[in-house]
Amino acid sequence: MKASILRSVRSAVSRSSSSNRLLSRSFATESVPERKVAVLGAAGGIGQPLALLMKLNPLVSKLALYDIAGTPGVAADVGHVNTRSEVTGYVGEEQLGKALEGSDVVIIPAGVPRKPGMTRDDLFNINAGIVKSLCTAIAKYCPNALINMISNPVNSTVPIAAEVFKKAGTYDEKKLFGVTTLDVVRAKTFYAGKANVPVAEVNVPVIGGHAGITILPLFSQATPRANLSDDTIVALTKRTQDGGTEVVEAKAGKGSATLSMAYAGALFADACLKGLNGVPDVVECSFVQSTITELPFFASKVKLGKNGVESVLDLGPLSDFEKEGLEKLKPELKASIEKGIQFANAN
Ligand SMILES: NC(=O)c1ccc[n+]([C@@H]2O[C@H](COP(=O)([O-])OP(=O)(O)OC[C@H]3O[C@@H](n4cnc5c(N)ncnc54)[C@H](O)[C@@H]3O)[C@@H](O)[C@H]2O)c1
Ligand SMILES: O=C(O)C[C@H](O)C(=O)O
Repeated sequence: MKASILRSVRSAVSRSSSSNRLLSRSFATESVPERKVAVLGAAGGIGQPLALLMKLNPLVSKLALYDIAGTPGVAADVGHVNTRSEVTGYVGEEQLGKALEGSDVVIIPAGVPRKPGMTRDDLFNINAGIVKSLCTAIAKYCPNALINMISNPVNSTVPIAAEVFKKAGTYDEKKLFGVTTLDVVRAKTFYAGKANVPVAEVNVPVIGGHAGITILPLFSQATPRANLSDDTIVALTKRTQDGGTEVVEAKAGKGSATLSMAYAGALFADACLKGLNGVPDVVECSFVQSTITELPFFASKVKLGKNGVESVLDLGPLSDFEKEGLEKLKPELKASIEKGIQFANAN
């Protein structure tokens, strides 16, 4: 019985494995395990398209959409899409517990986005409190869920979440993820353009954190391999690091990346669900508790399994340029992590 369930899961999952297929398949998957996904901040710029993409994911059986306002409308709208999951909207703090109960994966895009001229750290004062209160509720209502933290500054919000869970006695480092998938998505797109290779075949690990120079794409490990000049690699690295700012400036005060982030968030949540369902060899970059550098949290390739993080993979060989980038990012990343830890313990 178990083997046949696993076979069905594997075949359903492999049918939905590529990112394009994730967006287009809507077949019945009766033997795929029941999985509840909650999106907190579901009525926002990221939350709405992310809700739609999660509704298209055949691995999801229940989709809970929570926000402080606007979720009944989003849920009614997305709920009419004829795919597997049952959609429920929850609005206001008194409904947060119900939204979270029984969740396998909680995705958090709740909080304010940047405007031109701001850094992600400028969002700390508002978003740190939002993340702290949402994580307090997660510790109470779904302590075993995998957490996909999107809210910025990710370099600080992930440590805040860890401290909240530690205080509640529910912390499991295997279950807490900072979503850095958008950095990988950008690095792949920009590399494919310069290397003139099909973007669907491109792989580029991105390590470090999720802000400015803490984002370090490893183009020396990019595949398919291409003979790019040092100047091109420097420019690609800078464009990846500044990708968020490029969107913030283009939106000219109307927020930051929402559509590409929803896509990236849906890819990462799909990888988490595959891991939970026992699909082998699911590897994505993510900002997690880590011992591969001296920093307590670090983004790198992570193997996902039935309990979340199965293993944090080595960085692999770095070019001299990347080694230099790694040393340069550490002080900023360390300070952002410490800021999060201090906030969680002082408030
Ligand atoms: N990790 C990444 O790569 C990445 C990429 C893009 C954006 N972001 C971050 O994601 C966050 C959201 O961006 P957005 O463009 O969707 O913003 P948005 O303002 O459009 O949406 C945010 C939503 O959060 C909701 N919200 C606020 N407080 C809440 C609370 N206590 N509980 C539940 N919901 C709450 C708001 O009502 C709103 O609907 C920002 O912090 C942004 O910087 C991260
Ligand atoms: O840049 C931002 O503020 C949003 C996000 O972190 C991004 O990388 O697009």
